[in-house]
Amino acid sequence: MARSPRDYDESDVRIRPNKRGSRPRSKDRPAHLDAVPGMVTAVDRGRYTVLMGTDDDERVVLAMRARELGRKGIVVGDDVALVGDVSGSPDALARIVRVEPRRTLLRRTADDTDPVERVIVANADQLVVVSALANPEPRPRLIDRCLVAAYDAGMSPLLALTKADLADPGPFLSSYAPLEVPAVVTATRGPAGTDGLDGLRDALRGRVSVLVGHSGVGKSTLVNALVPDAYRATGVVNDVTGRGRHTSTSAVALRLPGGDGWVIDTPGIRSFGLAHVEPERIITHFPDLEAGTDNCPRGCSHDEEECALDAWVAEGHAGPAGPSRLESLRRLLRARTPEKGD
Ligand SMILES: Nc1nc2c(ncn2[C@@H]2O[C@H](COP(=O)(O)OP(=O)(O)OP(=O)(O)O)[C@@H](O)[C@H]2O)c(=O)[nH]1
Ligand SMILES: [Zn+2]
Repeated sequence: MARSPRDYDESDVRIRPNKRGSRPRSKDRPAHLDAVPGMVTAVDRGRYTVLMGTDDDERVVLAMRARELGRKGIVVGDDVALVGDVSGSPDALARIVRVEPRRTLLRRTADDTDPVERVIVANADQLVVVSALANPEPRPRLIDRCLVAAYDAGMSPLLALTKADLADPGPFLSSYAPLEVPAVVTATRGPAGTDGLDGLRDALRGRVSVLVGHSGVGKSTLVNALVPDAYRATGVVNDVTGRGRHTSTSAVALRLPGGDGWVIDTPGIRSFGLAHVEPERIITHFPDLEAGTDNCPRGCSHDEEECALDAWVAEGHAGPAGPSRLESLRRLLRARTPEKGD
């Protein structure tokens, strides 16, 4: 029978030896001191899937949050400390008593004025912006927003351009070249030897990478190619076609074969709200445009007549994507100052 959270209290805490060999907890010793470490790989309705242990000892443990955590959010990628039944047996439920300090935090908001932040993932170091070259067409505004989110989160961006069998990646690549964002091109339906997956694997090696993209760009296809038994391993349901699908509305962390890095799959997005990014900082997240602000008047909002960016972009300094990038920048600035309207 499944146990309810109520079944657990301080007296139920059983301590497993960890690598350093933990001592049994005495009555006055707080639970968090004897807790063992793990990483959150999935979140579903208040239940957290946590990977614990190393090598032979590795196991997946289901956990709930401990009351003492209060309202603190726990997201995929979080390093946590657990107490309770960390055996990983089917009916076991451990408790997360601590969330370790995060190295990075990828956030978005529903729209640009929404004060409610959705934390997508913690501790990832690379944001892979997945965009199809065709069907659906690339959405530069969304891509630009994802890039801003990556820079703001302190993550390095990577463009993954899919469906190269349907459209020549050349024009897109050259228009984005001034940004100096690394890009990989894939074609999982192309002729043999042209799928580009090795390039993607190289770019993912040894890193924790979050994949984001609009629905239909081929993200699941990539994840399934990179981690063939991913969804089986995480207990996520495969449909009859064998195509991995997770029905949850949150992210899932999957280890790359060989243990050399992680990919974190996220549900398809339609927008990427940036209400959490300070308007003054937005320009610093457009590295291809920032140099053009040297001649701006003091305190320029970069969305006013005197702004030097228009002339600079018109002179071609930001390359072929310059006008579109400037438009992205201005849209973002306007969205963050709603009184100006858009
Ligand atoms: N021609 C072509 N089709 C592809 C390629 N990659 C994926 N597709 C197809 O594009 C469609 C969408 O692919 P998915 O992998 O489900 O896309 P997704 O981004 O995960 O979409 P959501 O699950 O809605 O977020 C499917 O029909 C795939 O077979 C590709 O490289 N070339
Ligand atoms: Zn300006």
